[in-house]
Amino acid sequence: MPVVRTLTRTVKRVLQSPVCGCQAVTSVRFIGFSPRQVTSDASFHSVSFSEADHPRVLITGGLGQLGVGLAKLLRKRYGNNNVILSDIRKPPDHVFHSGPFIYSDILDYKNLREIVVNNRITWLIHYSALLSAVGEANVPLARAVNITGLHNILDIAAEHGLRLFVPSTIGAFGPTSPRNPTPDLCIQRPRTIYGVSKVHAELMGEYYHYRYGLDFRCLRYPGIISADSQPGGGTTDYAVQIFHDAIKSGRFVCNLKPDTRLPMMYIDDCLRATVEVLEAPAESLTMRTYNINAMSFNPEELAQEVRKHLPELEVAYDVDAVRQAIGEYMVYGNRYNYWNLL
Ligand SMILES: NC(=O)c1ccc[n+]([C@@H]2O[C@H](COP(=O)([O-])OP(=O)(O)OC[C@H]3O[C@@H](n4cnc5c(N)ncnc54)[C@H](O)[C@@H]3O)[C@@H](O)[C@H]2O)c1
Ligand SMILES: C[C@@H](O)[C@H](N)C(=O)O
Repeated sequence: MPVVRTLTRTVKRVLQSPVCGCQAVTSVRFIGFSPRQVTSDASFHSVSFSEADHPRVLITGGLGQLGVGLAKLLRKRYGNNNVILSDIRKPPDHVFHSGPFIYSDILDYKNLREIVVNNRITWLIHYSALLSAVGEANVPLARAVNITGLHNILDIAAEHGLRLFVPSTIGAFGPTSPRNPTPDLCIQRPRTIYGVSKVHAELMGEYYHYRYGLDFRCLRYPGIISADSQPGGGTTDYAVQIFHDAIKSGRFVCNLKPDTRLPMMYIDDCLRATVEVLEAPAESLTMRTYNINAMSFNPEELAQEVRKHLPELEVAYDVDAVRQAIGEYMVYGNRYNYWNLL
């Protein structure tokens, strides 16, 4: 899977986005993307869809960090009206006016079924979830959304013959997962409700594939770094917040220890990998769930990189015990996996 793997390049890409708008950054033409490191706006290889055979896509939990960007990318490929964003929150104006948006609570099976039937949905991208830190803060809700909600999604997808993409996470590994490198198929004993629910999703999707022929596809995302969308309560959120705080106040308080090394990926690469897996011919998939990788770094290294552009940045550490504990598990599972695999 082609991905950008250097921290340096990622920091430049975030700081050059219109939202961050940092002036101190090298001009884009000096960055030197390789031909395979395209942005999310580019039209990359694989299947091309005519007006007649394009998929009809529903994205659940679409107002989170990843959904709006994915919708934008898919709408360019399949047409604006063929990609419906959904969530239980009220969309901001720019999202509401950019394409179809619909209310959908994944805990409401009948509502979900109605949306799928009325809109002739063929592909379902299931982004609704409570992430690792907010999940630990509300285990009953995380269990409901991440497990009961997933059951609704699986049943709807199987019943209506949908292609189903559900992302998993580095949080689906645990302290006993093998490393150096961590294979796609290995011991997974996470100790968070988020991780447990994602292992459950991986296994249920695989089971539905073999039992009912469900076209289930899954990637284990690392922590995702974006400029124009906010993360929703994960352990890797600091790696987004640091950019905003660096630009706004020049001061950042990190809730992880300076040496907490975690696997990360820039959002464009994550979304492109997602589309490539979604569009891959069924016969090319040898498994239902794959790891994807880009780079690993710790807060201290990220701060040093940001300081190359914003030298005045001050970083303090006020460690959050829950996030630190979750981060340690993600580290154990993945410390060596995400380096130099490309
Ligand atoms: N962002 C990352 O770093 C990352 C990394 C690994 C995996 N993932 C996975 O990717 C997916 C998307 O991540 P994200 O960062 O956009 O998440 P997010 O937390 O930013 O957004 C999740 C969305 O789910 C919605 N939601 C909550 N309860 C719902 C319900 N009952 N019905 C419908 N929607 C509901 C929320 O309103 C929210 O908009 C998630 O499944 C997440 O586990 C994300
Ligand atoms: C890693 C990923 O699943 C999410 N960003 C989290 O930290 O919970």
